[in-house]
Amino acid sequence: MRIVTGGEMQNADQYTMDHIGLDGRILMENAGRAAALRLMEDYAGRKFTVLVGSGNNGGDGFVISRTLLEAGFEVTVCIIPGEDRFSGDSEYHKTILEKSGFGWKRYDREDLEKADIIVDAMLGTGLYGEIREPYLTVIRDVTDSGKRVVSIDLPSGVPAAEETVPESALRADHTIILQQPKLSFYLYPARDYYGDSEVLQIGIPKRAIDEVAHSHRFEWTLADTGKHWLKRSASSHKGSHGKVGLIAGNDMMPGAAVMSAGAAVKSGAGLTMVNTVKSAVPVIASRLPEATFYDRDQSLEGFYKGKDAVAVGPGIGTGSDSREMVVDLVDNFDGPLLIDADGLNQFGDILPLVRNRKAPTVITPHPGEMAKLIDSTPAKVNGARFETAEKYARNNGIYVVLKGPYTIVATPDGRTFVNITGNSGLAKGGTGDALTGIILSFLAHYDDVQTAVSSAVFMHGHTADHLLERGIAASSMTASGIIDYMETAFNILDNMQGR
Ligand SMILES: NC(=O)C1=CN([C@@H]2O[C@H](COP(=O)(O)OP(=O)(O)OC[C@H]3O[C@@H](n4cnc5c(N)ncnc54)[C@H](OP(=O)(O)O)[C@@H]3O)[C@@H](O)[C@H]2O)[C@@H](O)CC1
Ligand SMILES: [K+]
Repeated sequence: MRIVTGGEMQNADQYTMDHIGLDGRILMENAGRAAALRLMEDYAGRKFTVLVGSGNNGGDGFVISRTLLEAGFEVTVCIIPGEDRFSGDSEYHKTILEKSGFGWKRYDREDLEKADIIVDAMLGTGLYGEIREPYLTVIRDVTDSGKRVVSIDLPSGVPAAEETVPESALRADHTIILQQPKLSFYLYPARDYYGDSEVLQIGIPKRAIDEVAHSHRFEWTLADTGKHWLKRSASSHKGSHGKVGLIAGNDMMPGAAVMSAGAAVKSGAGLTMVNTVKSAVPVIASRLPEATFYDRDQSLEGFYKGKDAVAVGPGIGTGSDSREMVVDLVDNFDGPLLIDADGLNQFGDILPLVRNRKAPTVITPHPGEMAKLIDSTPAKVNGARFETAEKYARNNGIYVVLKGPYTIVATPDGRTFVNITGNSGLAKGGTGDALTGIILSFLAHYDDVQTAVSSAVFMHGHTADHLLERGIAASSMTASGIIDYMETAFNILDNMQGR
């Protein structure tokens, strides 16, 4: 599913009207009707106060009010600006409401008290600048009322794009997003303002969105993962499922190798060879008899030769030998290369070499590592996650997996895929190592790198979500637990119908 900015959504509305010929008034009817039907379903028998702003978001509010009133609901329709401020499609639907025999009134604080549910149709994608009066006061009143708030399209005052969220924006309990998810949905703190959310279609043709959305951002869903899922055939042998090489662990951090190699084995790699220090081998081998080992003191070429994909980084330490290995791989390994964790130390210095690679390069930084790469701070990276990942991927011709809630996969050709699985149980040591193992295994399986990486990120989060559903507390979730449970979570994809 495409993710859009407010500007792109407005351009898609305009394209639909100008080039497809579907009238904006019909789109508004569709939007208001879809939202009202959802409200009726969720809040049967409840009383509503609908807060109507001066733009088209307010126009949706007029349609919602009329639809609820026609269905017999008790609704107070409150306009926030003066009556003379309505125009265009919104004025049209205000007139339809009136001619249908229903009234509206100027907003009064007491109107909030009458309601069980407040419907926020004040500000949507047309927001610009700081929140101004009278909206500022109304938002404060709504917050103070403690009533349940359902926002239409966006919680009023929350920007659709990757921008700072004003403190005074409205915190919704539920947001009915119209047509396409907006970018801010995938960013914190904006995400917290949306509450529970869903996307309802309002009839804007896909063609209109594809024509105007130049940002090429998408959600990567279960359906996407399922569609590309590679099922093992009965006649396959270990060689046909990919030979992967993993450079991980040292004498102080054998666990990182256990996690990443364990995840590679469990996610289908045919042969997993771990390049590590001799002293770590017994520890790793005792946990993972399926892996084979390669002594780190031997030539690196002997290790990567013949591998379908190689990953480097988890627990290798930040010494000069680590850096030498990364440089050697970047320069000489001719397959997909994943660089993670300690492998990313001083990665910025070798970018000219990276840009010269013919085979794909994938990096998996968390915001702290990303900040180091671009000489910034984690806060700044998180304040511009999309921009940062996309720019770095494009400028350097690599795949950037920027970890965090809603992990972003940015491709060298300017596309972005947002992961929607996972939970706070993943915010722990070891889970990144597990992700590296899954990506590595998928890189060896799939022809398309983006599909491999996005599907791996999806399955990592999907497995953690299954654990949560099975009653494992997020605080008690471990990387080992996730790896152990992968066989069950993966089985669901193996058995998915209709792929
Ligand atoms: N046909 C369509 O296009 C369809 C559109 N749809 C719906 O329309 C929404 C977009 O509508 P939109 O573009 O009219 O903008 P919208 O969010 O209502 O706000 C504009 C108003 O807000 C005001 N305002 C702005 N910033 C402000 C601030 N900081 N503080 C205070 N006020 C501020 C601004 O005021 P002014 O410029 O006069 O100061 C203006 O009056 C979209 O989210 C979806 O819900 C659907 O129905 C489908 C069909
Ligand atoms: K709104």
